[in-house]
Amino acid sequence: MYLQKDEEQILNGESGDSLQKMMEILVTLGKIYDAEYLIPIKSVQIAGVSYKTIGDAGLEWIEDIDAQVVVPSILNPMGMDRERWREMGISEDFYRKQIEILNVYRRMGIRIECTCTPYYLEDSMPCLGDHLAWSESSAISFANSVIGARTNRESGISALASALLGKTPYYGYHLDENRVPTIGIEVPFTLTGSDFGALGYVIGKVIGDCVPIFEFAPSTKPSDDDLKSLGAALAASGAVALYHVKGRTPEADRFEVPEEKIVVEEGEIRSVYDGSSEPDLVALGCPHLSIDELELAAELLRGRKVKRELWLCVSRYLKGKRADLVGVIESSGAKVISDTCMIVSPACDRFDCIMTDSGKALNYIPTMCQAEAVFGSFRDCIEVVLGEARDC
Ligand SMILES: C[C@@](O)(CCOP(=O)(O)O)CC(=O)O
Ligand code: SF4
Repeated sequence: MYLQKDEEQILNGESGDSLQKMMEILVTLGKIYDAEYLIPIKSVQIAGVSYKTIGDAGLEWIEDIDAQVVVPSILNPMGMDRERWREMGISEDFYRKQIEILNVYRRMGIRIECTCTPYYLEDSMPCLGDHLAWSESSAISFANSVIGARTNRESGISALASALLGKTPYYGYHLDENRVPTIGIEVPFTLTGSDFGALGYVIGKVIGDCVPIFEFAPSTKPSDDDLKSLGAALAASGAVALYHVKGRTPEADRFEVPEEKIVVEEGEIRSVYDGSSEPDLVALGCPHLSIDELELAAELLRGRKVKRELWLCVSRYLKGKRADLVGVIESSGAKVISDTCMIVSPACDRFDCIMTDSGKALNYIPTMCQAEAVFGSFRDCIEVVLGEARDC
């Protein structure tokens, strides 16, 4: 792999042990994946923030790093809301460890907004063709597919190395040839709302890490939120980092639909909604909610009272920006939670059955929260907490 003179010097330890270690990580990755050289990146999103997922070993590893980030860098959700952790049932011990992790990242100059939807933050929205090093799988999928930016599926460690060096090895989804679709997915019936998460959940299991190109029925008109849900589920039940939608996503129309093709049947999508257990928690916002989703929740909850626990996960930034909507939602008894989510917080471990509108959460709840998961549309989820009958 070709390195510039200053990169060689960093690798030789002339800029200190921490940067040397980070350069070793990027060079090792570059060699494994046959990258010719490193390229500059515009921004970084770093996963591996929750004490629940990284533990003491992860904390010790980041604590040893003595360097500052050189490109805008932001964190993935941690294990608790930094203000409402007591109310969430988080222990003092967990709180202290989590704050230690946050402070280590803060000292490196990383923005300690903890969200998997950094693209909703006005100053963190990438552009078509931008090279990034992001590491939360739904954020990666949204950046690659809906925005047309370019990022590999970074680990928390490689993303941190990129944040401290401002570069990433030039391979994988940074290259044109790896962005070409490898399988066609035809969906000849109408999809709306949570159907996109259900589709991602079903198809991800079958296609692994392929690059699918979807052909939807003309009556199907996916919003950005629908595509966010589709990509999140595809990345969770499979390992899809990039997909295209004919006539909809920015790179799709450059490509032909490959000969290898799956035609989805409506029954496959409907069966995702089959669960009938009674949830003791309804959790929305995986990935974190958009303003449109917050608006819908406020409209459905205005003047009503919830009869079960309802959590809505959203970035602290959007929560602050739309305090009016948050006020309406919380007057119903629902909780608008920031910095964390139902998957990376240990607070969800006490529930037996969690209902969600997210294909991604449906995939992770059984293993990450040891709870049963049931799936419903956004509106159904809210109706369930308002005590209305569920049509299972
Ligand atoms: C499940 C996930 O969204 C969150 C947990 O990741 P972490 O704790 O940030 O490493 C990670 C992912 O899908 O990339
Ligand atoms: S809300 Fe979902 S997408 Fe976001 S970090 Fe949690 S599990 Fe990942």
